[in-house]
Amino acid sequence: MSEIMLACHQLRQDFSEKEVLNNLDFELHRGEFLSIVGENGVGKTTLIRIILGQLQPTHGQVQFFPSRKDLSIGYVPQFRNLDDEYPLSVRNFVALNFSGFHWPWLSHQEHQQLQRVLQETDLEQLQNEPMGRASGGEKQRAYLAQALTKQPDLLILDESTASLDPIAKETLLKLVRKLNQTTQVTVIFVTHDLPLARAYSDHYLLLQPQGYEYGEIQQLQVNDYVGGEHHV
Ligand SMILES: Nc1ncnc2c1ncn2[C@@H]1O[C@H](COP(=O)(O)OP(=O)(O)OP(=O)(O)O)[C@@H](O)[C@H]1O
Repeated sequence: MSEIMLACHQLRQDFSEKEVLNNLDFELHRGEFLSIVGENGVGKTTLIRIILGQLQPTHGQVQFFPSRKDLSIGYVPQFRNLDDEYPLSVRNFVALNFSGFHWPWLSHQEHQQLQRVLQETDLEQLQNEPMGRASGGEKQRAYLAQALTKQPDLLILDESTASLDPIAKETLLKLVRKLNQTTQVTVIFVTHDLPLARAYSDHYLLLQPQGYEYGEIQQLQVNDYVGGEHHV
């Protein structure tokens, strides 16, 4: 097994009305593709916020190897549509993730990096089209491309395929899996879509109201999961 990228030790989060994560212990290895699943409200987003350092857990800790400051994390949010009249081209939208201060003047290195991520996300042909007119799947690939501009070691897809049509979901996940296999970027995919998780992940972390399960993706049983939008 490859080296550990992060380890969660005895994580628990208490909110006024609720306790989530139930002393969660798990390790994420470099190059792994992990799906985090579980019904609404079990703490998936809370866990991601803790990993991103936005939330200090009530109990336990996340340890990064070699350290958090040596780790670049890319984040792809849930799909949100943009106005049809959104003025930026796909290319300039992706470029927003470079140092905003100098935009639109990119360094030579940033230009090369931008071309690379547009190619990796199959957006090269569309780069001069207005972002507002792109399809849902193309827009979401542009969000993925933004996250890739920072050459992340860890890519977090936070329900990024929700509200995409089945073909766009598959296209996005195929791309991410290909990147995972070719560049060894580690992936955390938060989803309610079990068939998609099964098709593309190595491991799963199932959060439940009273506990959790971690295992190889083939071991994920649909009966274990009482979820919102899942389908098989
Ligand atoms: N800042 C907060 N203050 C109080 N309660 C919170 C806060 N953040 C989350 N919660 C509660 O903690 C629980 C877990 O929330 P979280 O968003 O992590 O769940 P989730 O598994 O991501 O759900 P979903 O699948 O609906 O996105 C929920 O009951 C939520 O209302």
